[in-house]
Amino acid sequence: MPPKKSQKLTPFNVYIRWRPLPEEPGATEIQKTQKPGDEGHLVSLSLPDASGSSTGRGARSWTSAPSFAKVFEADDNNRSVYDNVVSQTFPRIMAGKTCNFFAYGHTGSGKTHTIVGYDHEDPQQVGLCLSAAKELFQNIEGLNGSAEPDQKLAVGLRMYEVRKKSAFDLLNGHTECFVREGQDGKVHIRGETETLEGGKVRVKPILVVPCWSFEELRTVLEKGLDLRATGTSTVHDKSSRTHAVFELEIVNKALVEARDAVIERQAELVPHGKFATDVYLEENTKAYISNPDVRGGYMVNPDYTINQGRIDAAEAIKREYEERLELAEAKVQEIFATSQHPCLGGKFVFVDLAGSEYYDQKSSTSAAGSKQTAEEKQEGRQINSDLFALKEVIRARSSNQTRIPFRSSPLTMVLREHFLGSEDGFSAMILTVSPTADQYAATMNTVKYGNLVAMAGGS
Ligand SMILES: Nc1ncnc2c1ncn2[C@@H]1O[C@H](COP(=O)(O)OP(=O)(O)OP(=O)(O)O)[C@@H](O)[C@H]1O
Repeated sequence: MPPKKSQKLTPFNVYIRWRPLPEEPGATEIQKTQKPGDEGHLVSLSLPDASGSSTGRGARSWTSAPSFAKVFEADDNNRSVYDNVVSQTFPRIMAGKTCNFFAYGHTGSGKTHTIVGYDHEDPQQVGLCLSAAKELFQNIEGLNGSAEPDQKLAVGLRMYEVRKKSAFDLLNGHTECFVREGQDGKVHIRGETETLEGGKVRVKPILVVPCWSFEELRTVLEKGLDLRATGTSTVHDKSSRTHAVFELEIVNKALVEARDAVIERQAELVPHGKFATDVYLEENTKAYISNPDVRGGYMVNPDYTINQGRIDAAEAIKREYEERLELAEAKVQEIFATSQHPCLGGKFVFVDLAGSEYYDQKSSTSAAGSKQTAEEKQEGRQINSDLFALKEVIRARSSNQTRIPFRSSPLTMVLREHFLGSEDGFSAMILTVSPTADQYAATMNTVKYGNLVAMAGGS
């Protein structure tokens, strides 16, 4: 069903999705109502007291601001969520923009069901990420008809989990990668340093797997998903403690090769950069000698003259390799500038955020309770600070602040390029919530966070 005309589309929309009541004996439902308004939908939640009274002393209730773009009920399937939330963003993707979609909710509330789905055969139940991939392939197949082989479009898939301060590459054996800001001001997610022949040093970024058909992408994605679950008996507990990121980018062979060349040129530069620094330090170490009687404790060595020629020669070689890297980077830019398809680089980013049970807006401790181990508590604090940072980034962007606090957490650092790429794009958060009475606190926690995000996002 296409979205209704009245549905608003602001730069950051927040949706609510109720999951069905689990078929457990004795499961009771909270009372919930929603009211559409000009500014958005408001929701009211209430939990009657033990006597069943909604007004008694033990009863609880809360009403949100009119901040939600739409509320999906338990009988709305994944197709309906896709049609209303994701499909409308295709013109932006096909114009080369980035659109971000976050799912946030308590463990078991339906985040993974929404983002990837558990039934990949049923078009009504397949998750948003695979539905988007399918529609992407339908769009690019038409454009590929007469294109030159290296201009043919494909979908590049990257998927990784962010846990504490690291990212784990789901398309590369769950390799641990580090999230760092480079000298170029960009955020890089790279694995361990590999030393290659000739002293070359390579740090591989998170893998992008170019897929040339929907079936290929689905197979690659499913293999990656298997890694998410490996080695844990309590998959839900574990998956709830990570943020899983799925990126689908429109690429072509020329772009993939040009980006690989940048990695290769970076690897070549490392030993020459190191050699130039070593030569400079060596010459300067010889040129000064220790003397405790002079100010600063060092004086010029009268027996040594700095070999400036040696320093300059090492610097010249380093500069040569820097220029090779600059050329490789310029090639990537040129591919975008000369592409016959403006959709090149268009990107969907789907994020299955860590469980809302970890977020406690009032304290720096986790809301998941005292049963946690010390490690889990530490993870909980990190998740809490990630989610707080995400809200602050959304707030800063929507109020056009010049300084956006991306550096506040590893999650916002990895999302930086996507947020920056989504100028003229679109971002949305889907709050997945359970109607069961014993999940009332968790549901409230999720909806309150989403309410803050919606208000911060200006929707
Ligand atoms: N809207 C829904 N419709 C039908 N089934 C749902 C829905 N939401 C969740 N479920 C079912 O509930 C179960 C738990 O959902 P899911 O694994 O998506 O939760 P989650 O929020 O990702 O949990 P975790 O954070 O622990 O990974 C799954 O079996 C899923 O199919």
